[in-house]
Amino acid sequence: MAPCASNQNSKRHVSGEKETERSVCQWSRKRRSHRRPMPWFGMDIGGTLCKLVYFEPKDITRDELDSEIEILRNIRKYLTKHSAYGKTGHRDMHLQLDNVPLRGRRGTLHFIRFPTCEMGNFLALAKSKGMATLVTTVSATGGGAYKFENDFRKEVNLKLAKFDEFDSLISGIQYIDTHNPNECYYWANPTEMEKCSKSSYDFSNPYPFLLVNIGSGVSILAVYGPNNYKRVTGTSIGGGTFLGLCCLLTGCNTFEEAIELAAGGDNTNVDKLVRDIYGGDYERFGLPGDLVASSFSAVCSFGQMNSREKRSKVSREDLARATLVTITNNIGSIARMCALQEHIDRVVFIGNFLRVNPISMKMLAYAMDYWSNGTMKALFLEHEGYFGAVGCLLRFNGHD
Ligand SMILES: Nc1ncnc2c1ncn2[C@@H]1O[C@H](COP(=O)(O)OP(=O)(O)O)[C@@H](O)[C@H]1O
Ligand SMILES: CC(C)(COP(=O)(O)O)[C@@H](O)C(=O)NCCC(=O)O
Repeated sequence: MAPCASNQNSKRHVSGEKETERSVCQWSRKRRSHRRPMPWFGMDIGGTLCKLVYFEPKDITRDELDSEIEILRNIRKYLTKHSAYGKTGHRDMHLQLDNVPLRGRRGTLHFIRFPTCEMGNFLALAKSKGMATLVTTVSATGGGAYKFENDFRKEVNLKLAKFDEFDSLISGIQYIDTHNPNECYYWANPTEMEKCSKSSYDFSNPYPFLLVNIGSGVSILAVYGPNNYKRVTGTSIGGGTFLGLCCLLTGCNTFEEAIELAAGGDNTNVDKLVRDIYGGDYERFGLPGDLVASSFSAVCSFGQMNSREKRSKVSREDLARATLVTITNNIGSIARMCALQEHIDRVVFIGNFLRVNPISMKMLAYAMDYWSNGTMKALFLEHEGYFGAVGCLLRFNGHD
């Protein structure tokens, strides 16, 4: 965790720019499509993954189609016909949003991701598709919008219009939730694993909410209104930590593999539980016996004759599960304390750490519910890692 939230962090942020003070709806109304040439992209270049959102216009007139230059048509075809790009790019087809309005146009939003470390290959591919011959600007957010700005200009002749990642996250959430009725959900009956199931949540009155973005690291924002939020705190122990530790401990190579291993493992072979220390519950302070008392410590009780034997029985699956449980519990605990401090009872968890990861979502749902005696609710959003990219796509007015 950051040693101390800086003044900048703890000050409530109200954007000074006139344009960013307006709501997303006003944004879409005021912008005229002709002011910004196609193609329309929004990019969130994060510490681990680059998220690319592409708007495919579906209301193209005959005249427009006839005058559309070939490169533009080919880019559109290439992006929309494939679901894999090179070795590491993926289009999340299940997230595609059809018939959505954007800056006076109607079309489909496509959601594409690739590892940020592949940026060199991405730029080479973009160049090979003719992007360098289009004089255009791409909206970008995330740390990589700054880090890679020169590479974009040099390699593909693209200017980046840079937007703040948290401003973008919040407007992206607002827009997607408005246009996708099934965006927000929660896990019903989180304290009973057999009954725990995904249920739709009406998030049309969202404020205030706590936003926990679990990316490479974790940022926690208290959001009071469309343009009124503050960054409460953050922690460096996030999705990147899970993946890094899991790879080191189990020899796995991908996030998907790490999650699959964790699904087949048992963290109680690795962690020390309250009952391992108390012989049962620690009733006075409400700590149940099956609560993890100390992560990873069942295998390293120095002095205990059997610790070596215990270690030899631990599987890769157990290690992956214990890593997932440790990181998730830590994030849940910090999120809960922030929610208490801010007097907010709805906690929205987003970020690609939650991708294909129901174990962590259910744990977070359980933790919020159990430790708040049912007064706090954990919420989740289907487009978990893509809000920054959507938000910056919405914010670009075509003049930067
Ligand atoms: N295909 C993937 N490759 C790498 N990490 C992934 C993948 N899918 C999910 N993740 C998880 O998502 C995290 C990155 O989340 P993301 O929200 O994209 O953050 P960032 O903006 O920092 O890249 C990784 O640290 C990892 O835990
Ligand atoms: C620096 C970041 C905002 C970058 O975002 P990310 O690429 O991790 O999504 C994030 O990693 C973060 O908030 N880290 C925690 C820093 C801290 O408060 O300790």
